[in-house]
Amino acid sequence: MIQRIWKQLKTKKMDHSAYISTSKTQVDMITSQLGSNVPLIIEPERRDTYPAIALAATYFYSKQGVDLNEVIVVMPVDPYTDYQFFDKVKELEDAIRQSDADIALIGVQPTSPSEKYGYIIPVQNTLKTSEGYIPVDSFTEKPSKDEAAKLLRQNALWNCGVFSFRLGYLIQLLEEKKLPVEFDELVEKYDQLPKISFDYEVVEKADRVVAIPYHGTWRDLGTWDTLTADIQTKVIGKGIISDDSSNTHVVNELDIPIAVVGVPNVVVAASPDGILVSEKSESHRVKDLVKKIDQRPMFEERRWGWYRVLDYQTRTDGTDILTKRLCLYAGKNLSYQYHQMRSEVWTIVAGIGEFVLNDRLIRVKAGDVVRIPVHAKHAIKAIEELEIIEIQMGTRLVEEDIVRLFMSWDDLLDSLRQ
Ligand SMILES: O=P(O)(O)OC[C@H]1O[C@@H](O)[C@@H](O)[C@@H](O)[C@@H]1O
Repeated sequence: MIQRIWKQLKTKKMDHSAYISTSKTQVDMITSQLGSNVPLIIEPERRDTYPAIALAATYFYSKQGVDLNEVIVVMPVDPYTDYQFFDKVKELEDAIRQSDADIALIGVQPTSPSEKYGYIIPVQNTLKTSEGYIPVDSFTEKPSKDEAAKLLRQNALWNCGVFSFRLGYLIQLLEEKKLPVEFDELVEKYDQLPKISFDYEVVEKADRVVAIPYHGTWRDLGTWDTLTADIQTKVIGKGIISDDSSNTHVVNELDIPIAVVGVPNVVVAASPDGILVSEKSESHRVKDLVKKIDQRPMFEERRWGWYRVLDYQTRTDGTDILTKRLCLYAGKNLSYQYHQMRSEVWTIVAGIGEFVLNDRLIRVKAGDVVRIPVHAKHAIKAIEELEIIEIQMGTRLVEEDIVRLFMSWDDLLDSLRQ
């Protein structure tokens, strides 16, 4: 999804002024998908779109020195659109300047009275101006089918979460709320910001809002229902669906097969992090339901490759044991680091690498086993792609128990020479 959007921005020559705003936990995944040259604005933790956009605004203002009169456009990374959509995005700046509105957004021409989207309701009896925007009266979030049908008769548009505003508008709002407008200060106070969407906190309270109608392809791939509508094959990964399970999809990232018998209109999505079974039209409810689940990540894409947790157990004496499979791509390295609460044993199952333990460098290859005591400094670099089975033992086995000394292999080698 993110690769597709970035490619579209590049084709439309919009990437040179684009930044990706993301939480700390997704940085490695984005770097592995888009490379390390894409500029990121990193939230210290995941909250909601209002805090994230506010933080991005302070970044432009205090770190980049962007003029308060500049127009900023915000868009999510999960819509499925064609290139014309980006032409509309480019028109937002003119819409702000000509209308002098606080916010300009894109309104998608609905194709059905969907209950899944938010609606933008235009001021009645106003025609689109020659500049192409219409004044907005109000918003309605996820109406019932009947309400949605009524809204369509009022020429309502779907709100696709693409907003624009002058930088100064948001900075002034932050000042009015006595929030810091310096990026570093807002990072410090980030955990105090309300977990609220930009729509609720800013757009719906704005005095003057205009929308540019868009008539082309747009689908929100943010729910399983809409995502599977764009997947051609019914089964991805290992699985089988009986003939009478019509309109059912299986997306299976696990190594065991999934069989679905006599259950139409469902999506079964299985990954190392969990298994979802949902009636398709209800799949948007999963976001609220999983908020109650607190589990460590079981699979992560990292800047050096990926890992998957194979087993996690707590012994009766309180020791935790976690087994991971790691893959390091050729040329990549783990940071030079140590752990405070765990020891590790690595069995190299494939590839060749260079391994450093407490400042001593050795070559390692498939079949070798290395032991890393608590507090021992260690790192590894893949000369050829490496696969490692790692067993961690300790009192608290969390990803955060890492003290990183060097990220780059060259810096580590320099320190060994000194
Ligand atoms: O700090 P980076 O380079 O991301 O390395 C992180 C990795 O370090 C290793 O020593 C192990 O503890 C892995 O379980 C961990 O995922």
